[in-house]
Amino acid sequence: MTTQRASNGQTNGHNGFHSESEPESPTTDITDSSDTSSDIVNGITNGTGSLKLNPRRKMKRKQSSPMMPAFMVSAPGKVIMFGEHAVVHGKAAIAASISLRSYLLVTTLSKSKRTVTLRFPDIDFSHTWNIDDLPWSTFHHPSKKKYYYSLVTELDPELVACIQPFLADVSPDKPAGIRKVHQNSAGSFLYMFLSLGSKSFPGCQYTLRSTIPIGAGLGSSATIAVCMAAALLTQLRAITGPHPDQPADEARLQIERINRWAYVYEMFIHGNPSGVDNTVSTQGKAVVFQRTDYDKPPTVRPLWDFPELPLLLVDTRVPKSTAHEVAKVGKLKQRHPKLVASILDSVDKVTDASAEILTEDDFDTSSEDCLARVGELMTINHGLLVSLGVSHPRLERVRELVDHEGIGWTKLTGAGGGGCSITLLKPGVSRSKLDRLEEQLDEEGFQKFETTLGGDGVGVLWPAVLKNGMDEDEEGGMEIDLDNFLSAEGNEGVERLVGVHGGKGEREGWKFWRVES
Ligand SMILES: Nc1ncnc2c1ncn2[C@@H]1O[C@H](COP(=O)(O)OP(=O)(O)O)[C@@H](O)[C@H]1O
Ligand SMILES: C[C@@](O)(CCOP(=O)(O)O)CC(=O)O
Repeated sequence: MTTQRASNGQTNGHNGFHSESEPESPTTDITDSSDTSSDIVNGITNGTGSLKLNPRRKMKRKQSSPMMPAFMVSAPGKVIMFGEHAVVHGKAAIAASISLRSYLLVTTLSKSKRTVTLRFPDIDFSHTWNIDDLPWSTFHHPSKKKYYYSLVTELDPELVACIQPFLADVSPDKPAGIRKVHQNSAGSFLYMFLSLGSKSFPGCQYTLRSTIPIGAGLGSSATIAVCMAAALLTQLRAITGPHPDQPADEARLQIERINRWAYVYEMFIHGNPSGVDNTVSTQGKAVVFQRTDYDKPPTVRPLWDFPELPLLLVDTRVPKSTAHEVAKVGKLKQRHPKLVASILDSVDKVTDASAEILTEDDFDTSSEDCLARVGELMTINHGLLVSLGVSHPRLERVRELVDHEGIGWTKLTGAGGGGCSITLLKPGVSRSKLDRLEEQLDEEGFQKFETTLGGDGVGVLWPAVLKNGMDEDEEGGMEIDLDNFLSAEGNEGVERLVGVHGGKGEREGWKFWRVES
């Protein structure tokens, strides 16, 4: 496995992230994961089973830290405006965050409970492991050990193999396809938990709910990856969380750490992700993303002033697999290397041209000419994706309906093969035309999503208490506990209970890293 450290303190021209100068080994005790220390807790050696009290150890014993309060993290989904698939092959892509988000509640158990639980009710998955039984010594062997600042660019097959026994009793009664998804979720979590955590990690539960349609091209898996990475790094105190007057460099460093580990989680789910999804989900807003060398960090150019484009987001409700679509393009490239390379080059040119237009100082979202120039590029990008074989008849049907009404420009977004399309709406389209289109989409079983682009990236609610401008605020706000989080009804219930916007502007409580400058 390759571990790279960025060169000292240099800023990496394009990406807006600070190349970090990291310690050779962690300087804080939080990631000191040598299992020996935890084997001698309270002067009891665990090797012989005999109880020996060692007075020196006893005197040096650290004060036990107070239990962490429950806290939450949240990360946004994304749309890829230009460059999906090409981005896996080293070309640039433009992606923007959307207002649909995932929410993760982290609750710490009492000290005697040595278990870790994943609870993903959206996919009907829950599993608990004994922390002490997990293969810590393999993950923490000096030849394998990774730290919170490591850049991990591939999964270690030996480490992947050593967690397999811990996936064997995951969802044994579910149908094979569902079981596979559950095992994948469990595996990606365990890989990150074992890489970052230690045997002395506190028992805890991770409960996730999301308002993002699953597997629809809106980056749902990346939001989970980002939430998990942010939660674990917060528990380890490897990041402090956003705070007022935080220097932008510090915020960038923390965001970078989250993004690096989210990528590891994504690798487990997808095999060969470009990293664009987790990057835009971590950082928010919009980015031009490119990864030319998989052993190095990508270049990420933030587009802070990404225009508020009038977009219609339509879910075909055809499930797809990102891994499958990516593999399909890979195979096509193998069979027709020159031809596919030239299609990917064309996608790259389209992405370049659109980045130029979208960042023009006088780009005006109410100008038909501005929108048409972007829209035409979307149409071209879609055509190129069709030629790569990743569209689907239902995606083509959305395009047909939109084209028939003549109200905008449509392309698939994400991996394709189903999932979602985006339509850039022409300015001044009549309400009646829009209504007709929406009725037709509804009649044919498509789902329309209202979303805004370019919102905040990963955020933290610490502790899990929100102020809503309601009566309970006088007593310090409303505490989000496991029961009310689990019983919130549907997307609306989740948004109302814990949403970063709560329907009435930003709520008091959620904090976001501010990396702009
Ligand atoms: N709400 C959720 N709860 C639990 N796991 C989820 C959820 N949403 C997505 N996932 C995980 O992400 C996978 C879908 O990822 P992917 O195919 O990349 O779709 P997308 O295009 O939405 O990112 C699911 O199979 C599951 O492992
Ligand atoms: C096809 C691809 O470019 C985007 C996939 O997006 P999604 O998983 O469909 O949300 C793959 C990638 O960038 O890793």
